[in-house]
Amino acid sequence: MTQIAFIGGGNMATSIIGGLIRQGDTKASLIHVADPNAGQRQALQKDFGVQVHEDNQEAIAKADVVIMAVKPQVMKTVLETLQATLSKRQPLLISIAAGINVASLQSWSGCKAVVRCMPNTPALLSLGATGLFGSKEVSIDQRNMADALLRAVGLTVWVKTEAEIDAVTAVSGSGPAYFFLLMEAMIEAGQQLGLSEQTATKLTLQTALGAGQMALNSDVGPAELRRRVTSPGGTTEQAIGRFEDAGLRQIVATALKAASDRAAELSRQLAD
Ligand SMILES: NC(=O)C1=CN([C@@H]2O[C@H](COP(=O)(O)OP(=O)(O)OC[C@H]3O[C@@H](n4cnc5c(N)ncnc54)[C@H](OP(=O)(O)O)[C@@H]3O)[C@@H](O)[C@H]2O)C=CC1
Ligand SMILES: O=C(O)[C@@H]1CCC=N1
Repeated sequence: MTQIAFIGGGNMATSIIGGLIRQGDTKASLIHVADPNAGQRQALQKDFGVQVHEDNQEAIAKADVVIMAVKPQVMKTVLETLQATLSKRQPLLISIAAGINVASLQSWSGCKAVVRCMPNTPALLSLGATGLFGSKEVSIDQRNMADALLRAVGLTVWVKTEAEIDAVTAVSGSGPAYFFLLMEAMIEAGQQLGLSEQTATKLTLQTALGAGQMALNSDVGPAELRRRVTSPGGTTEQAIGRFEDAGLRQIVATALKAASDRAAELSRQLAD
């Protein structure tokens, strides 16, 4: 039975743990989570029945897989305190941190088999999207193990170069926030047009769900689906025209480039 340790039990770890438990293949008793925050530990234990620890060493004691889910800025310190145990036991180390490269993870932890991945928060509903990249020491079995873990919470995509993980971070890691921002803006605009907040919210969220499902299930791409909504001389054409006039595509490109650059900058700043 594979024992899994999470170091850091915050937002993203909670999403993945929630997805794993919901999916049902991973027993809660095999999941150990370490977090310094007592309230966070209590919530994880109550919601998912996982084993919780204040001490990171305790959490990794028997782990076959260690998932590092702390903020990038504390990763080095946390791994260095665990280095003696990790380098001796050589579990598969999976990091979900933005902008921490495989070489740093290997050097700080002493682990050779390292998977750097970038999930996103819809993992909580098993609707996540994760990009993964592994060190050359990752065995086929370990790769399959990492893939199965993240696949339990959604789609997995392995990328060929580590640099692509920064692009994955910009597209899908941070991506849910962009859609939430658009939802916020549509709800506000709907209210300005006279809808109640409740009605604007219900209509916006259901439309987001419907559009996402249609795009996923359709045999044509988003551009064609958009054209099918856009009647010549109609209402959508007016709205799309304003988006294009305001340079929405360029805004999106600039925003994603800034996210990707920040991931690369974190790698440089936080590397040895
Ligand atoms: N949020 C997201 O959408 C995504 C986040 N990520 C990555 O996931 C990682 C975690 O992000 P997120 O979950 O949002 O952040 P959170 O702050 O919610 O979670 C981090 C957790 O780690 C805890 N922690 C701090 N120090 C230690 C320590 N020494 N040992 C063990 N745990 C510790 C924190 O406790 P305390 O709060 O008390 O400090 C907190 O509960 C980041 O590296 C981020 O780049 C990746 C993809 C998406
Ligand atoms: O904003 C961040 O840095 C993290 C990584 C991707 C999503 N959240």
